[in-house]
Amino acid sequence: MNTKDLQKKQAAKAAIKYIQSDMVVGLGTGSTVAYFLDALAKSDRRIIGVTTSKVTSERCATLKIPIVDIDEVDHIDVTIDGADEVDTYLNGIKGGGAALLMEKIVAKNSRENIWIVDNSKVHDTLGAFPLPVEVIPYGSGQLLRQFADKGLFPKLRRSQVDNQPIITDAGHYIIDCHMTTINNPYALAEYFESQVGVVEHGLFLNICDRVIVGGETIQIQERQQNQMGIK
Ligand SMILES: O=C(CO)[C@H](O)[C@H](O)COP(=O)(O)O
Repeated sequence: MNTKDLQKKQAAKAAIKYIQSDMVVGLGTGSTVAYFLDALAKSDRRIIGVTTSKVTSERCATLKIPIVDIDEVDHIDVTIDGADEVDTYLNGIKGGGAALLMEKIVAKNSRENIWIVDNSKVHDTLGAFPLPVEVIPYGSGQLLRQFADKGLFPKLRRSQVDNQPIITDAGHYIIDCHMTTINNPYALAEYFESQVGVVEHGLFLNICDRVIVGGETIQIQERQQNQMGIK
């Protein structure tokens, strides 16, 4: 196992201590969450899961972790998810696995959000990871032009198998914006939120409460309420 995978697994295992039996637990998407699901299935915690993608639902079925639809619960106690990038303010980029829409819906309905990451995901400023933006297929070519005019270096995400656009679980496209640095994530989030045809963007701001970073020593960072992360 390489260092990144080892750290993902360490972070995933460390997250189990935040889970108690009978909790309603939001279950994110990605390889780190897959390690968390394995650890959860082996643990003595008996939870009810709310998933964020078909792939996570399928893994829960295999591992016999019970899940319900998000609309069947009146609250979610805690959500455990991965991230593509996280900054010192615990703002982050998500959507590398094309699940950002459901991940954000579940996160926004959770009392607490915990991210589990390997050390390579932690940066001072966001932007090293291309920012995913989920869009309606109709008119997506126009959005690509507008994003390019704004200097966001957009690229439609395509399948490596057949070069066709990736379709999300909700039937949308993903445009990845290759900016390298995002100086003001709040202004950028507002821009995307004002564009017709944009369903959701991968900037998760003021959402994460705690990040667990895998490593020889597990690091746990908690969000400071009064820091926004505008550079
Ligand atoms: O946002 C996500 C999926 O949409 C994932 O949480 C993110 O891509 C991290 O994935 P991994 O744990 O495989 O590195």
